[in-house]
Amino acid sequence: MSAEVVVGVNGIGKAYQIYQRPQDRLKQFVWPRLQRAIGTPARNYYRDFWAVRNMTFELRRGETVGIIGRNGSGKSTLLQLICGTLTPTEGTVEVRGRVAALLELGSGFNPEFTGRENVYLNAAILGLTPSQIKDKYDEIVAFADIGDFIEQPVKTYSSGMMVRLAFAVIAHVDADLLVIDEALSVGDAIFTHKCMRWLRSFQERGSLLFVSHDTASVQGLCDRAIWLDQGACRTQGAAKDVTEAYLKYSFQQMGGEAIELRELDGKREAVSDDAPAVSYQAHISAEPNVTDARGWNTGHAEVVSVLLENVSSPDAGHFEGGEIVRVRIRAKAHVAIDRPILGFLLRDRLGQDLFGENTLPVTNLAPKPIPAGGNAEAMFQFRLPHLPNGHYELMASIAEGDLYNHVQHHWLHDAVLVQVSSSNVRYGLVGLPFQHVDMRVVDDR
Ligand SMILES: Nc1ncnc2c1ncn2[C@@H]1O[C@H](COP(=O)(O)OP(=O)(O)OP(=O)(O)O)[C@@H](O)[C@H]1O
Repeated sequence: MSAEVVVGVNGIGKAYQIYQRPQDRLKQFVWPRLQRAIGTPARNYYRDFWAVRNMTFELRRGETVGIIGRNGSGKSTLLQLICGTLTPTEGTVEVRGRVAALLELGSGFNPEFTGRENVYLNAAILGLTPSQIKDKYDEIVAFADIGDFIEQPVKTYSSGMMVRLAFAVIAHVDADLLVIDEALSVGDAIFTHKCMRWLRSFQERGSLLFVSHDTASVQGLCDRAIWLDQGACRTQGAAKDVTEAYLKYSFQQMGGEAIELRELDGKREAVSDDAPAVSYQAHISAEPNVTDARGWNTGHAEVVSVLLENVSSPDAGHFEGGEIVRVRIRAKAHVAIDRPILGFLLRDRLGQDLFGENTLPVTNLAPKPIPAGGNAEAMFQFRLPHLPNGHYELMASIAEGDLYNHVQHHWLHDAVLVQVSSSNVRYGLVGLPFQHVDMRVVDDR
C-alpha cells in the first residue's frame, strides 16, 4: 500500500449465514460435528447471504469519500469492515493510522456508564493514554455541550445528546481517518453546523468516509463517492457524477416501470414565451447571537453587534427573499487598528458558503483607522436571495490588514442565526427570481 493510501480495500466480502427455519440453526450446530466424527461429508443447513461482495477501492490521505445506496445495500457493513468491528469473509482491508468512527447511534457507549466514564472508555479504546484523555476532557465536554448530563448514565440521554458526546470524542482523538455513518442527522441545527465546520477543518488534515442518504451532503462534502447496490459497487468516481446517477436511479425507482428517465445531451432549443412570475414567499427570521456565538479573538478588537434587518421595517425581525435587507456590524477597537476590515458570510447547515462581503472594496485604497477605544460600523445593503428551508449561520468578523495579509481579530461563526421556513425554493443552494415559468402543449405533429 503506497504511503498516500489510508485505506486499502481489496476484494472484500461479508457473508451472513441465513437459516430458513429456527430448527436449522440447531441442526447446523449438531449435525456437521457428528457427521465429521463419523467421517461422512458434512452438509450445511444455511445459505450464505452476501451483505457486501467484491469491493475494491482506496482512500487517499486528505480525501473524503461518500458512500451512498438504498437501505440494506451494505453501507454500514462496509464501514464496519473498514473499522474492524466486523471480520471479512473474504478479501482484505488495510488501514493506516488512527481510525475514529461514528457508527450506529449509541454503539461504543456503555449505557450504564456516565458520559464522563464513556468519554474515558471511548478515548482509551481509540488509543489515548489516561493523561492525554485528562488533558482533553474539558475540551470534549465543552464541544458536546450537554451540561450536567455528562455525569448521568448514557441510557438517560436523548439521541441528540448521544451523538453530541460521540462526536465530541472522535473530534478530539487526533484521528487520521474518520468514519461517519449518517449519525449527524439526529443533532439539532446548531450542533450540525458546529460538526460541519469541524469536519471541514478536519478535511484539511485527515481522511473521511461519510455515509449519507442525502446526495446534496455527499456532493457538498466529498471528493469521490461510491454507490453501493445489493452489496456490490454499482459505480464509483467523482462525487458529482455518482450522486447524479444515483439521483436519477432513485427517481426512476420512485416512478416505477411506467416511467423511463432518459439521458439528455443538453442540446435542445431554448423555449421563450411570456408567462407569470413565480412567487417565492418564505418566512425568514434572524436572531442575533453575538453573545453566545462561537469563534475566536485576539483581544485587539471585538465585534459587539451584528444585525440582519429589513430596510423598510428594521424592527420586524422577519422578512422574505427578494427584499432589500442590510447587515450591520458594529465593532470596537481595544487597541488602535490601522486597517480594519469588517465582513460577513452566510453559510448553510452543511457549512457551505452562500454569499458574503467585506469592507475591503471601499477601505482597501482608503483605510479607515479606528483609534484605541473607538467603534466602527459597517453596513452591507443588498437584495436577499431566495433561500431553501433550513437553518443558516451568518459569520461576522473584524480583521486588520489587506486582502493578502490580514489578521482576524474577532471571528464569530454564528453571529446571527437565520431560519427559513415555508420556502418555495426546492432545488439548489439559493433560488433565482424566475421571471417566467410556463408550460404549454405544442401541437407540431
Ligand atoms: N447480522 C446480520 N445477519 C444477517 N444479515 C445481516 C446482518 N447485518 C446486516 N445484514 C443484512 O446485510 C444487508 C446490508 O445491511 P447494512 O446494514 O450494511 O445496509 P445499509 O446500506 O447500511 O442500510 P441502511 O441504509 O438501512 O442503514 C442487509 O440486507 C441486512 O439485512
